[in-house]
Amino acid sequence: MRVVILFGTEMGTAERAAEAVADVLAASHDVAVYDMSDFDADDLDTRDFHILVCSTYGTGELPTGAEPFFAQLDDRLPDLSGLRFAVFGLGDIVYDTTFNRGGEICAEKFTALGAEQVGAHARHDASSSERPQDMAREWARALEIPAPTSV
Ligand SMILES: Cc1cc2nc3c(=O)[nH]c(=O)nc-3n(C[C@H](O)[C@H](O)[C@H](O)COP(=O)(O)O)c2cc1C
Repeated sequence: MRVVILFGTEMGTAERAAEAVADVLAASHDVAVYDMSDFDADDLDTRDFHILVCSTYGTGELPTGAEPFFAQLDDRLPDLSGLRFAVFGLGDIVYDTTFNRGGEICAEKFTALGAEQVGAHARHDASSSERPQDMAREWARALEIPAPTSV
């Protein structure tokens, strides 16, 4: 099954985490990594497994790089039934009530369009001593990519 990793970042941390996930999964899958700011919502293919790697900015908002992609989804409201996805979110616990909202917003928007979230929802904390790439690698190793659905 093709794995499409979409990252949303402001300062590049989510991109590094996305590359770490790709490194792990490339051993067993056909993997493609895209910046959400370069990805058109029309290119979502429900046959692919999607991994959304997204940080949080403002007061619990999506990073600037992710906004155009989600604005397209809000405008076009594609039917994502059958699309399965997993989320690796990034944030910082010092933001307390908005901790990791970016990844959660990604999950909420995809789910509202009919997609199904699978696996553990990861929430990296920039205040922790764990490097995002290391956590991302460990998370990817435990992720069970579903078998393709028959069409
Ligand atoms: C101005 C600013 C606002 C932020 N707001 C939040 C927030 O509301 N919630 C949160 O969990 N993290 C927040 N963060 C932390 C970032 O999401 C975190 O540092 C993340 O690792 C950055 O990833 P990136 O480099 O891919 O953008 C904020 C960081 C900055 C600099």
